Amino acid sequence: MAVSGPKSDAALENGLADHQPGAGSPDYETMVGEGGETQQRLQDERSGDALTDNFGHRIADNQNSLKAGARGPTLLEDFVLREKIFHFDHERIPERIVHARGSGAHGIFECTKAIPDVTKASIFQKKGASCPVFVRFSTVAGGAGSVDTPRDVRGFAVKFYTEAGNWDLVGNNIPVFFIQDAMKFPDLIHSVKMEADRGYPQAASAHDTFWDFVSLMPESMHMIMWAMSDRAIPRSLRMMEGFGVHSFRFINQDGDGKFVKFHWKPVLGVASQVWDEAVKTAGADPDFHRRDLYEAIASGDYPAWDLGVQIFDEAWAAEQPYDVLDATKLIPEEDIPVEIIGRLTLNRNVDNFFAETEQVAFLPSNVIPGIDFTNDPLLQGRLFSYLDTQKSRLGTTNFHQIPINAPKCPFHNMQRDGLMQTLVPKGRANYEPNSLNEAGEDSGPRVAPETGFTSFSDNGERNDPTDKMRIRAETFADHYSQARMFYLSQTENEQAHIASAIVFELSKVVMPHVRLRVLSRLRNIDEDLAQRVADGLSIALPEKAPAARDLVEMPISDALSIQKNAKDGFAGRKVGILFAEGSDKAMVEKLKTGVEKAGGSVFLVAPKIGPLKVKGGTLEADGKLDGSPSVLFDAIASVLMPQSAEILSKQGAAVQWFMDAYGHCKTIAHCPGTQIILDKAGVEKDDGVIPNEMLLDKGPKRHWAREPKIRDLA
Ligand code: HEM
Repeated sequence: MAVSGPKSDAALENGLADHQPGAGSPDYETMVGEGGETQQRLQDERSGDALTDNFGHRIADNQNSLKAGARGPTLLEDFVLREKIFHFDHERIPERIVHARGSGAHGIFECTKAIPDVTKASIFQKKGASCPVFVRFSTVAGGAGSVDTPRDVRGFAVKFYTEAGNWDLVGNNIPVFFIQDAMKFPDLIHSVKMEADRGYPQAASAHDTFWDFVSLMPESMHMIMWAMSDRAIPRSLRMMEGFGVHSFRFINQDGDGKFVKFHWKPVLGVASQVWDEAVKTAGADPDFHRRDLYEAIASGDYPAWDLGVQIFDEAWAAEQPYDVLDATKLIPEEDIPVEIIGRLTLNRNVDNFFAETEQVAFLPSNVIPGIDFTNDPLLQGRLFSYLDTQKSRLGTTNFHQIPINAPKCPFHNMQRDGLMQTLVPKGRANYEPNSLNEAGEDSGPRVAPETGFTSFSDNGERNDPTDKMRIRAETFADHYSQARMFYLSQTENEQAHIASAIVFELSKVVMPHVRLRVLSRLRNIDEDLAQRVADGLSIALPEKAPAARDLVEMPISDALSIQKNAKDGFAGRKVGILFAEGSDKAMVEKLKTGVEKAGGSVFLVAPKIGPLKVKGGTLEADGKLDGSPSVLFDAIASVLMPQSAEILSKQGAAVQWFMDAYGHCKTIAHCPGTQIILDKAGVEKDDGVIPNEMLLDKGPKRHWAREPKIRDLA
């Protein structure tokens, strides 16, 4: 027999299931040892779940190492201690070179519209067809222990376990990328990660080397517009779009190819934080996004995205003022509408973060028949990089056998051995061709020319594969038209956020010539934007940078703005309600029930965490005021008696609670008693500062009209 892959879980098939930690909760008694240490011992050693070492030997004492006398030296023969420390010493593996910090979840993908005319991919043949998926969201620049809310691109990687093998759609929450050719990826990442000599800043693009590099790379200007926009500070992983970025290829039964761009559209809509809020959230809850995702799934509020596709052919592509093989360009939805063909629902948290989220290995080269690559030179480089890096990170070419990476369909081949081989291939057929069957032996698997993967031939299209050259196609040379389209498609408020973000980042850049070079590039995108940034830094505008191509004025695309497409309503939103001693319990409960009925969640905040006496009984908070700042909520409400409000008005945490919510343009619902704190916090009446009774009508939306009054945006 050749190697036979696990149907579901390799560990289970190898009989490890009975030895999984946490298999049962045994009855135990708690005792105190000689040295006062806690000893938890099985009550019934014959039937209980006994603690063992990794080779199955039962352990009698998990508190004390073996010593020569009670106060004597520890003995080398203590194999229990040695194994435990040895395993611990080697628990860490290299973190991902990029996208090190991530959060994952299991789910299901269902085809909602069959498209057999354009692709033979098995998952798109029948409406209702489904397959399990694993998704990992990530930040790019920070290390695994960094925070969730820096200004950064977010990874959006989906592994579909289809019946035709794994398909990995390894995308981002931004539809374009910084560079056009894989040759530049190591330089890009070196420049954005912490600087080589000093080891900082962590998880931040606001520093010299990043801006030095991108300002020398005019092709990155479109992506810079996105990275400086609110897209790079998402409110929640559940409220981000996802994009495959590259043009891929769909192939149908007849072998005809069409281009395809993949989109994920969140059912909750797209929403972002404001910069000051994101910075404060990093301190208040470094796991803000991870926790939000985990809690939503744990409570049955399953996040969902629609899978959309833009399908087009070579003739259409040839007419566009940009090259569809250029990953710094998007295709406006107004030109090729996004057609929805499926739904992804995340419905199960991981059981073990390391085994699943950390060990999952995505490979853009994992495609199934019906889906193929294009000549996008960035994609082509990625096809090599991910397979290569997994060997370095997971340590073995057998990383595909780790349960989270193994396909759920059978896999058979003649590959053998290697570090950590956990399968036990039988027989002699580890080569092909062979005729072992003629001697009555199993001769192993053979190729399937009809249903097997065949690559689409690009011949006859706009490239000439016969000439080898290191060259960037002329059709990649327009670096500014789409950057301008993106900027002009934003609302006034969103444009101000972009300008302010660039001012902030450049204020952290200490090399003056880099700031000037960025400004000279911005002039090619929009003169007004360049002037705003120059004014924000108080420097004179330099000359415009030369551009390789004349600008093509592209129509505004409303689909590119978050604010123009914002979803109102409470679904997926969290409301913080502040109460204190003496508060009206009925009012708190009315607000809570109303928000929950409307699909939102509520977090009760009070100065103390234990039960407080309130009008109508007692009430317990979910969080203490100084540990639950308002950045953690989408809207706030307060139910306070004047006496409590007066006491709180003298406390920084309470005043800051309202000041931040106001500054972050959130809805503030309050009772008359709260007025004294609102005055202290400088909260002025406006459309979003309302009596508690209006909270359900107004909802948790942001009140952007407030922003120019409270913040000096660039
Ligand atoms: C030539 C360009 C690129 C190269 C060489 C590259 C390389 C890498 C590498 C080495 C990793 C770490 C993988 C691991 O250790 O598991 C990674 C992760 C990732 N990359 Fe790229 N990348 C490139 C461009 C892109 C682009 C354009 C996108 C988006 C379309 C992207 C999305 C991701 C995502 C989402 C992850 C995280 C996967 C996970 O969650 O485990 N990368 N990339």
